[in-house]
Amino acid sequence: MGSITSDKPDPTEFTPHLYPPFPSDTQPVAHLDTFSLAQLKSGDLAEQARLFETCKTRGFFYLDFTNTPAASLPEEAENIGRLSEEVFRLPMEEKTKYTLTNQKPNSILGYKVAGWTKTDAKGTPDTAEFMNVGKDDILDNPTRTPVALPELLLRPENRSLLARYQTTCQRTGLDLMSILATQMGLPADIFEDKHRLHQPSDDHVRMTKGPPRKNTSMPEIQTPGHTDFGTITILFNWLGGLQVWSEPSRGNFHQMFDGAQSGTRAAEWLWVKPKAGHAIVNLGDAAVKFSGGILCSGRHRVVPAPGEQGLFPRYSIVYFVRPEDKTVLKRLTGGDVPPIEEGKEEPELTAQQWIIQQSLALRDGVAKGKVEA
Ligand SMILES: O=C(O)CCC(=O)C(=O)O
Ligand SMILES: [Fe+2]
Repeated sequence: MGSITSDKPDPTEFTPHLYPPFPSDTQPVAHLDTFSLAQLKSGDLAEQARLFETCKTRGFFYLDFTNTPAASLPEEAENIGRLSEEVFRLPMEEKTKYTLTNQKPNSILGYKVAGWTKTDAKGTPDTAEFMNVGKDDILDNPTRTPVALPELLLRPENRSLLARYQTTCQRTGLDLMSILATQMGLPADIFEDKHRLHQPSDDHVRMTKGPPRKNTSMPEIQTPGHTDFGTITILFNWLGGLQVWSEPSRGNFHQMFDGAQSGTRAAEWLWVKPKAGHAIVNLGDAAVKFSGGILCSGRHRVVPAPGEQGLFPRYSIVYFVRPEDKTVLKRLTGGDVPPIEEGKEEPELTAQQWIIQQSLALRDGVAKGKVEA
């Protein structure tokens, strides 16, 4: 039904104010630390050290943006959530005009139909739809290879919402990386020239939608287990369904399957409870590589939300801060970053090559990628 003042359909699915709470009997739940961006940026050394500890041991945390230039991000994420409902409601013929692989060779930008990704060796398809909206297209960066976007996203009010959101998330991600750089004894600005806003990169806002739970026993996999490919990710979700692997990853990038063991017998999937007004922030593979494994990335996956929450379709809005396409992904020199062992060599892959390799491996459910960490 249209409203009187706008031709937008009323939202019917993305309704965070109507969701039941995360069920209190759902176990096991991950304990994630919470940080205030304002406190971190005020130069509170104890908080900065606590952030570093979290990023060395788990690589996932909640972030509060109150009293910072990013204070409106939670509200803007909801606005993008509403917009994503409209995007996913477009007819399939329209959405598939923007299919990722049709856009530019091996691109992960554009529309991903549910089922494109294989979640296990048997080829079980994933159930989530994505619309990956590249920063370079929204910000009209001159050096990009253009990727077409639905007209809906190019309307001035939507485009400026996305541009504001992308710019703020990218800046916030780099502010956090600057704190981590200092903690590692590196110059505070060491990540800046590898992540320039107006240089081509695979940074994007991902709109995701997964269907309600169909059965209570076996979870349908919305997004299979993975580590994010880039530097740092800022995620908003409103329903449970995100799970983190209890053991963080420090370079074991070729374990792609759900439930794949990374060493310890007791490792398991832990539910991540959404926290109102907070983002969930996690480090990705590039942060692990730049830091020579000091920082870790959390392996995670998405299944339908638990309990009553599982009756709702699940939306999330993700921003991936990624290195510029041409950046070579290898450990930095200096500070506490351990030098490469004598006689060993690190592969000289650019961020662009790495992301293509990893996303194709994830699509195909390839348990052992060809890339060594
Ligand atoms: O939807 C979520 O909560 C997480 C999504 C995610 O991990 C991803 O898109 O990389
Ligand atoms: Fe992810």
